[in-house]
Amino acid sequence: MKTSSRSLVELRAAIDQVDGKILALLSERGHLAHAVGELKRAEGESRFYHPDREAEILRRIMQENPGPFTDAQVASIYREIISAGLAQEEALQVAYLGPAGTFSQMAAQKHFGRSAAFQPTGSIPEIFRMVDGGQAQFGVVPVENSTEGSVNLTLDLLLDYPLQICGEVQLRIVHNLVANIPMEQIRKVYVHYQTRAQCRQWLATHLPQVELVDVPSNGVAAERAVQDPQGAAISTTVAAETYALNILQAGIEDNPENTTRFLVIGKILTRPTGQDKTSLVVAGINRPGSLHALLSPLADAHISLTRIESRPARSAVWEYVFYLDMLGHCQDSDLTPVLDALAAQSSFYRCLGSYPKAVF
Ligand SMILES: O=C(O)C(=O)C[C@]1(C(=O)O)C=C[C@@H](O)C=C1
Repeated sequence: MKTSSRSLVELRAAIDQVDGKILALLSERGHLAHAVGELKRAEGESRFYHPDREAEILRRIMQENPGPFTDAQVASIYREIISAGLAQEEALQVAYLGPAGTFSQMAAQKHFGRSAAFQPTGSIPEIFRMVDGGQAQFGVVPVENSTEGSVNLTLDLLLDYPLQICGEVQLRIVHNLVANIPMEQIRKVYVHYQTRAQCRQWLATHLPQVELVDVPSNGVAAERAVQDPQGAAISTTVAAETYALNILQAGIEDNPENTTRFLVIGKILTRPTGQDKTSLVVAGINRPGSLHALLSPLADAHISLTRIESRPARSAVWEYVFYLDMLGHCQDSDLTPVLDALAAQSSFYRCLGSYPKAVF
């Protein structure tokens, strides 16, 4: 559309008109989502939240996006529209690793939108306990980082609790040095161990003499920096804002592609969307070639294994369980027989869930 010949007054009048139309359409969409809710209620369905349907909507929006906004921008706008509509029907309780300002909170908001009811917790085990006990319907837990690898605690807890993985979130992790004092006055840096590992080189180069103090989360790091007149923290921009700290240096992670993958845990099953993942835990019979035997049904059926991770089995010394992530849904006709074959080869087999791949 040609805009350059129009005056500022004309352009603003046109924007006001478009806003009126957007508002009317938003209202229409809200009423339709409410009608879906009424229908579900009439049919006795207690659940309004359908992550599979949401993933399909977001993918279609991104595919049909005419610009000028990026796909991620339109997806995040739609994420909020869906979230606001859903909140009219059902207040989703979502537990994450708090306090406010952590990456877990950012991941939870990216997945559920800001209209869900978020509950900060003190630890990852507490998130599992809350979801298992019904105090939260869903939990968001970190599972792997592209620089540092697995979050072993999460892997172990996935085995300990009878919960389902019902979604995944990928979050670009940007770390910032934050403080209310200049760099030269910093004597202590409060930092979460995962963050510390992701900023190792930067810290060694720029703050080699400073004491690094371990804290349980990036949010607590910011909290502690506020209380210490010689302290700084490595934290998120949200935490810097929340605790009124200045960003002394942004983006201090050693790997500029640093990304963390989070899982959404709950008690629901999702239906196939055509772009899904399935997560399993398996153990082979303890003899030579058992891992090869376990994986060969996947290779034979050309199923893409996106991740394999081993952990001590904890039931016996020097025995291991394998965490496998693969493309596809357990109800997909090409994956079902493969999973059956894999289960038959295993001394232990559990499907942790099939869920839509992260959308944006
Ligand atoms: O389609 C549904 O089942 C709805 O409830 C509507 C809607 C939406 O706003 O599009 C809302 C919440 C669900 O999680 C998925 C979709």
